[in-house]
Amino acid sequence: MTKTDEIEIILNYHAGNGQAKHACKKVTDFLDKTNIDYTVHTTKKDGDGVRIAETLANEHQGSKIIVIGGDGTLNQAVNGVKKSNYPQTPLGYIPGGSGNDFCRGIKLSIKDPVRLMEAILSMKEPRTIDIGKANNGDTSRYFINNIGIGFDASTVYYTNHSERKELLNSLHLGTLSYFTNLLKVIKVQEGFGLDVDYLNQKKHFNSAYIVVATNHPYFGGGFAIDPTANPFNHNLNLVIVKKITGMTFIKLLSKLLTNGSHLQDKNVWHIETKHFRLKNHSKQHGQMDGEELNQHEFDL
Ligand SMILES: Nc1ncnc2c1ncn2[C@@H]1O[C@H](COP(=O)(O)OP(=O)(O)OP(=O)(O)O)[C@@H](O)[C@H]1O
Repeated sequence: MTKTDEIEIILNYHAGNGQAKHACKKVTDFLDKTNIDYTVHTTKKDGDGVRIAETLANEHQGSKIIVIGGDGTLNQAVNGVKKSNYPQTPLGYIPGGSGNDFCRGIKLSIKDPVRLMEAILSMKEPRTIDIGKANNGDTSRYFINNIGIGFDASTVYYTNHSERKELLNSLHLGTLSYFTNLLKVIKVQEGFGLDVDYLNQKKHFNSAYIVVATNHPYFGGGFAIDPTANPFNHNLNLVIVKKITGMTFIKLLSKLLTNGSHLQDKNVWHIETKHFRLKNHSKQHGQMDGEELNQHEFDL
């Protein structure tokens, strides 16, 4: 770290119900103590993460850009950098969200924000990590974790709109919040028609239920939907679960929660590749990195 380096922090102080704010305070106290210049750019509303990251990448190439927030804030910062004139700009990340699936997925072992800041400052070269890119019509967006249609996206929808989310997050029970809404979605989510194009092949599902394209194993704050996904192997994994009910679903869920053997279940279809196309035939909820994509007939 030379004296000329500056730190530009993108902070979502709402993330993790205050955890990001708390992490940022620890980091800035450390930077003050060590006489390192920094600026904190707080997001004021949804979408600010994109705008701030794009501006910083365009105007502060000599600085280190660090994101403090949850997966949604990191997603926005990545998309901001990708829109900028310098799409290869590295980002530092200090997790402060409620789910934090990305840091779980890349097996980030350091938890303390100050130790993470020290590690970022001492890195000579950035570490390269895969991200996914989803095209829908003429828009495209990058994702760090996963993109889902149907069941998991409905769970994200109900979790975000649940009155108990903030209470459970404040008790550090974000995963429980997701889990209780998951039980609600089991009652309401129907199967839907889905076409998948991959490796010059086509596959049709009459009744798809869970559809997740994932960069690493986790979604929903720690559920390993695909334990074999690897964010360093330059592939994306696709998991499709057919509509199942009652005990068949409970058995599959218990496999997912215990040993990951759900991937071998006859109701689960799974591939790992670089490109695929997904088209659903009735309006379904979508999610990208835990953020709602609203209901659409997606063609991704
Ligand atoms: N000042 C703000 N007021 C309200 N919402 C904001 C503000 N700044 C950012 N946001 C939005 O907060 C949402 C949640 O952010 P984020 O995903 O980082 O936190 P989280 O949901 O607690 O974490 P995780 O996704 O890891 O569970 C994002 O959609 C982001 O756009």
